[in-house]
Amino acid sequence: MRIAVIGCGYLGAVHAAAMASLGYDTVGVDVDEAKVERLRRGEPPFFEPGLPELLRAGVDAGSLRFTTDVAEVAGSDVVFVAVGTPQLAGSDAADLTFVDAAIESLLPHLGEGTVVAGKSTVPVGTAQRLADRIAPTGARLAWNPEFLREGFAVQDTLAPDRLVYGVAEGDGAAVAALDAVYATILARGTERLVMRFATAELVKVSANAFLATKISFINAMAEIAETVGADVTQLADAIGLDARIGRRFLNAGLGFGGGCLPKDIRAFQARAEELGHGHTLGFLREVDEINLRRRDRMAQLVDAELARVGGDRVGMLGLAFKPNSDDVRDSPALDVCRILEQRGRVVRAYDPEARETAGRSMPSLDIVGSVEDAVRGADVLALGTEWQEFRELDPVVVATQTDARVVVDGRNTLDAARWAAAGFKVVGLGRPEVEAA
Ligand SMILES: NC(=O)c1ccc[n+]([C@@H]2O[C@H](COP(=O)([O-])OP(=O)(O)OC[C@H]3O[C@@H](n4cnc5c(N)ncnc54)[C@H](O)[C@@H]3O)[C@@H](O)[C@H]2O)c1
Ligand SMILES: O=c1ccn([C@@H]2O[C@H](COP(=O)(O)OP(=O)(O)O[C@H]3O[C@H](CO)[C@@H](O)[C@H](O)[C@H]3O)[C@@H](O)[C@H]2O)c(=O)[nH]1
Repeated sequence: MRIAVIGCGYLGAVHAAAMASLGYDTVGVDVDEAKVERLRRGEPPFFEPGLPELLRAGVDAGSLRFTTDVAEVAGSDVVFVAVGTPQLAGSDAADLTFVDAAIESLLPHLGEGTVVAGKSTVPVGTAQRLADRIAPTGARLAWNPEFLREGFAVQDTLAPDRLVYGVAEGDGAAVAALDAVYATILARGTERLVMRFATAELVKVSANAFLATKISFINAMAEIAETVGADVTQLADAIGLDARIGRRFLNAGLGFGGGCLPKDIRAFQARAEELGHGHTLGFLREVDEINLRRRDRMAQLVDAELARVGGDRVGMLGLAFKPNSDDVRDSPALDVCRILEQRGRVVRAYDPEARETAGRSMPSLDIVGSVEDAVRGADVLALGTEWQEFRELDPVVVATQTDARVVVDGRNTLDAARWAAAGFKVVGLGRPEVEAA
């Protein structure tokens, strides 16, 4: 089977490498020449655990190629579309320019029997419009939304919770083509659900809306906990033991960021408004606002500690929107740095993988190469991303590297008792402060 993947970013590069690992002759197409050049050498253009090995294996075996020439998709059995759908500038809606351009560029190379499978996250109604656009070529469209998490992208692609196929009514050929692509994964018992285009599009955005709502729910509890002196972490542990609620995605702190949840809930709300359902999804505005307020709250807590100790230098640990990723799109940690800089504070930051991406996004930020360099000279320490490296820090050692005696833990992830025993005051989000022992 021949597979093409259009768009080789965080989603598409992993998908292409995964397809090659399943034994298919795979070509990845991207308009970004520099990205394609790196991928051709078997080098991932971003940090993702497990991807370097998968890419190298495919490239070395000759089953995985990358190109900027879309004509190379000709003859593919299935063409996956994985281009970006970012937030439109000046609006909450999704920018479909890249999806539309990708489909237009494909048209001359599609033929009878080819299945174009959309993976990008799109507003409901997009798939039908694109199906109508490609119909004259004889190709058929399926919508096959992707649920991978960055940091677990390889594992989630090869062993997903479920596969969702949106197809035109009665399009058995599209279902058969996707079943053939995913045969190895389906053989392991993975659930596969076939539905209309509109349902498949809604499954994707509603899943992200639900996850975002769960996080903002617990962060709303954190706001209340801060006022009454309760501990949101204990609260999450207690309600999470109810299997109907579940403990996952109840970690209070700086909230959600990244290239998906923030822009997806905004685009969903914008689409609902177009459909006359603005009120129905009005709560997503609250979800967004609660989420963004956490960034201000963290900056406020850092500021208050700086004022208390009479300093202005912050040692920031973590810049990526989550651990095991170098992605800083809509990163809460990076936003906290921006707010602190706007307030005239001096931030020196370290992240194990996001140095380059954060440097491009915020050139003014002083980004250093180690924890030791970030904490040296700091008056207050702050944690923005819960990397394992930070969780494993020995506070007794950190105490010898810095004059700071307070840490603001934006992810409620440090062992507060240990840090307090080493002489640090620990300030969390939604938890009572723990004074230094
Ligand atoms: N990142 C994730 O974890 C993830 C997970 C599930 C779904 N998604 C969705 O997948 C889509 C892609 O997300 P991403 O994070 O990979 O974005 P990204 O920005 O990392 O990658 C998009 C890629 O598409 C390329 N591109 C743009 N126009 C093109 C064209 N006409 N032809 C070929 N290539 C083109 C860009 O150069 C870029 O490399 C989005 O809709 C996103 O919401 C992302
Ligand atoms: O309890 C939690 C869990 C997560 N987060 C934050 O939420 C954000 C998103 O985390 P996560 O969902 O793990 O990462 P993504 O890689 O953005 O994945 C989401 O977005 C993808 C793109 O649509 C989907 O495919 C995934 O299923 C969906 O989980 C990150 O900033 C996390 O720090 C919290 O604040 N608290």
